[in-house]
Amino acid sequence: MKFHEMEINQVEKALDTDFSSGLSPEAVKKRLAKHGLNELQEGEKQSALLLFFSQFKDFMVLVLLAATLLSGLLGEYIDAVAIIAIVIINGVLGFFQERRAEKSLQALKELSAPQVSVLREGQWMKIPSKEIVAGDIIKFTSGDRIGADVRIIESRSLEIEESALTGESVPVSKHIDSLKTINPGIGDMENIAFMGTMITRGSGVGVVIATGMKTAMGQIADLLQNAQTQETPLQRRLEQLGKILISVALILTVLVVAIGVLQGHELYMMFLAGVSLAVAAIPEGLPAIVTVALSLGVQKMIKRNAIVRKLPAVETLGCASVICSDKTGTMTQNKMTVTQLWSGGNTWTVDGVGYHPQGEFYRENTRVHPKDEKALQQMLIFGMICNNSDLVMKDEDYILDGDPTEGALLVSAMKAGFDRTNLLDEFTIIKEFPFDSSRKMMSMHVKDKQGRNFIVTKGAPDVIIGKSESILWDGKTQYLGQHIQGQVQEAINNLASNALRTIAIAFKPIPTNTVILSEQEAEKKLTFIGVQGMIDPPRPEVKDAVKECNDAGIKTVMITGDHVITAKAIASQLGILTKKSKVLDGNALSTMSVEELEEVVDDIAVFARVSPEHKLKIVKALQNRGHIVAMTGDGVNDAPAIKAADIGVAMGITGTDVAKEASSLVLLDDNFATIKSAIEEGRNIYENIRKFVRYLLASNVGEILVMLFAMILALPLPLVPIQILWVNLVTDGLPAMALGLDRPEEDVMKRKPRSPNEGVFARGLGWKVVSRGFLIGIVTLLAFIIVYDQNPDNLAYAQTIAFATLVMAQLIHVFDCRSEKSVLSRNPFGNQYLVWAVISSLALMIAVIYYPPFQPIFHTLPILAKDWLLIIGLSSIPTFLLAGSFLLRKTK
Ligand SMILES: Nc1ncnc2c1ncn2[C@@H]1O[C@H](COP(=O)(O)OP(=O)(O)OP(=O)(O)O)[C@@H](O)[C@H]1O
Ligand SMILES: [Ca+2]
Repeated sequence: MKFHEMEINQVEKALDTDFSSGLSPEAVKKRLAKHGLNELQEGEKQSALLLFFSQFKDFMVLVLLAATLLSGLLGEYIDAVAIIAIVIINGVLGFFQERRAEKSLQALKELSAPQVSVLREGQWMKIPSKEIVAGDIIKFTSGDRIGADVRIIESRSLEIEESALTGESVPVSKHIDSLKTINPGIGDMENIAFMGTMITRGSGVGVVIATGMKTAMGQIADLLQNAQTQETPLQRRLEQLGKILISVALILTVLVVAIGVLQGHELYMMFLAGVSLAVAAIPEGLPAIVTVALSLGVQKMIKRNAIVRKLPAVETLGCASVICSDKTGTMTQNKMTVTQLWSGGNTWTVDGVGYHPQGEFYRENTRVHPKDEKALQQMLIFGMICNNSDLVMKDEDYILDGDPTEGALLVSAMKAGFDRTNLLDEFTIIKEFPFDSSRKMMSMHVKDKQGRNFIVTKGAPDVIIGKSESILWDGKTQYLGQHIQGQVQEAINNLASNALRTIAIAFKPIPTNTVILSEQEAEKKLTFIGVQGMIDPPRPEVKDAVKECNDAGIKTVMITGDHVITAKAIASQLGILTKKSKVLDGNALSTMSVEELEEVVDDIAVFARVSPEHKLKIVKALQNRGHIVAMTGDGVNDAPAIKAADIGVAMGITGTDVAKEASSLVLLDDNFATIKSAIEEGRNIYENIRKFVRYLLASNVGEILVMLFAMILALPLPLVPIQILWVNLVTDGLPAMALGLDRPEEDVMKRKPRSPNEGVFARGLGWKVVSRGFLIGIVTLLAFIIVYDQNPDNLAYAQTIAFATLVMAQLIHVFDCRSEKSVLSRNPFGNQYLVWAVISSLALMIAVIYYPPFQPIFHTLPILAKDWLLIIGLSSIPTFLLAGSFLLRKTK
């Protein structure tokens, strides 16, 4: 018999498990050993060897190799071999760096891998989805993606969308009964939930019947997603730049060779010149350093509780101009405590802290016994029944398992001495209509001991009041007329203006044995009982984060399902709502078109009483106004907006799998302040990349100019190719890497967000590269000319001096690159990595000049102490010139 044909107790036997306590650790171990981890085999992974060779498929490197081979054919064997050696060493380094970057991305993937609630040894616990085995009992609720194939054993309005398997996007309801159909298709197996499908509504419990490749999903091989590494926009732009540089290099080479040969120079000499130019023009070390800088940045973000799921987001973060954030749990602590209750014209207060179920009730400052207050008692009891949360004792402390809003209602009832287990003895739950953020309420159909049936509803008061036709007032059910409605509204507004979150409780008696099928049927003609108001204190760090964002030109917008007045109160406390900004509520929002919203959206700081569906509209309107939008979310219905936003942000703790999958950033701590930190890191990474692009390219410009000017002046070449290569890959490489680790300038969070269309050379970077490159080229050439003039017979000596001047000029230049302004605006030695990198590069240069075995390879000669005076003098000119001009401009 197949699992779908069995009754659930037969399933329990067949799988040798226990529905009330789950599997034992021993059983899990055995099953894991037998069937393996619950994983789908991934598509082909890039092997290490392939990754190694891919380092050389880089077009830049190919040009280089070809050119060197040719020069080898022309007889310069040492050169050819040395250049190839450098290229290989670079390839090996690139390989290890990329491997590390890949590993850290892999670790990221694991950090954001789905978790499953599983019952083992009588305890519910969260474990990674890959550790579940057949026979495990797992539970799932709306928004989860199912981690294995399971036979359903409990269903509360469970609906599952199976399009990943069947292509059908209409959700299917699931139940626990055995199926009689013979060979049903996947879409008809109404008591099985399949791996990879998604819960759109309700919740349930199931027992795992298949894992890994044995699941229905595992059998459809072509659906398996291959992890794709994505390039960021900047990486793409740099790649294009690389191609342009190569073309320029090739054209220059051809020109130089052609002109030279026409003028009667030796073909070999001209060819050497051409190769030198090509080597000089190409920033060989750049791509690897960019990759490393990005992966280091991603790691820094993890340390600050932000997980980047899509690499391009690292850059986009720095462009964000609006953050749209949920309120509850993201800006507030999501630790709710009922403090005020209202019913039939009476207001009570309750004291006590957190989830500790101890506290007293007061009416107008006099202590009362809740069991003497009929309406209060009614409201507390129903709040406890229409509730799915649990309060569990752990180490002398009360821990909430479930939704904090419901937890607060449990606690308020417990303070009055009610007990959930006793109540559930008195009231049997017949059917549940679960909460959703669009309806903003939930209901239960219950039956009491005497056989009377009720609908018990709780939800947003302003919504419930519209569904009520009567109200409990002075112990009697009265018609809910205009006048009383006004009084109720006033009471709700009163609670809300104290920043309290409000939940109304209502009910209605129904005839015995009626079957209520839909929530529309259940949630009408209700009798309003009262309202419970709960505090949810703001997270202390949010206020500062909002301010920092504001200074950084980033607007914070609160989007909440909560009451307009509650939202206003909290938004003002946090500095989100100011005198200039406005509040818009969900009703107004739903009647507006995106175009109409666009007109006003820039003025709005708070969207209240919105449904998740509205979020997409908000994102679109903001984007049409030219904003780069970060949007947070946690539920299934938030996914479209998260996907549409420039930076989709999902909650790590309360977020559903679906929301996480749609997101590009996951907040491990659900905290608004973490978004700010991620933006800060994002800006910093981008600035650091700009720093070393500036640094490396100035070197290339300098090198090209030295060679070109020398050719124009009919001088011999001041640098040989291997020296240039050594500079580009080694002595420039280390400091460039250190720039990638640089701390941000003080004002990164004081600048306006950058435009996402900004090119590599924006904000004066192009000018900085060219002007500095020009100066470096000139001083290098000067050093060469001065020494070559003194003894024209010793070309290698003059070349060594030029080489040292170039390296020194760059090692001084690197300190300028730490700041967008001037070398003087920051402590030049503030970056330790950089200091060590510069020292290492100096040592390497000295080794190349003075260590005899290196001399023939690098065409160097040991130079004298007095030569260093010339070298240092000349190589520091550019920094002095630029710092001087900066000071001049400043004093003007
Ligand atoms: N479990 C629940 N049962 C009944 N009503 C609820 C429940 N949770 C919330 N509500 C009501 O529905 C309203 C909307 O809740 P929703 O979860 O959509 O947004 P929120 O949590 O208030 O705000 P945010 O969007 O900032 O997280 C709440 O203000 C509350 O009145
Ligand atoms: Ca919410």
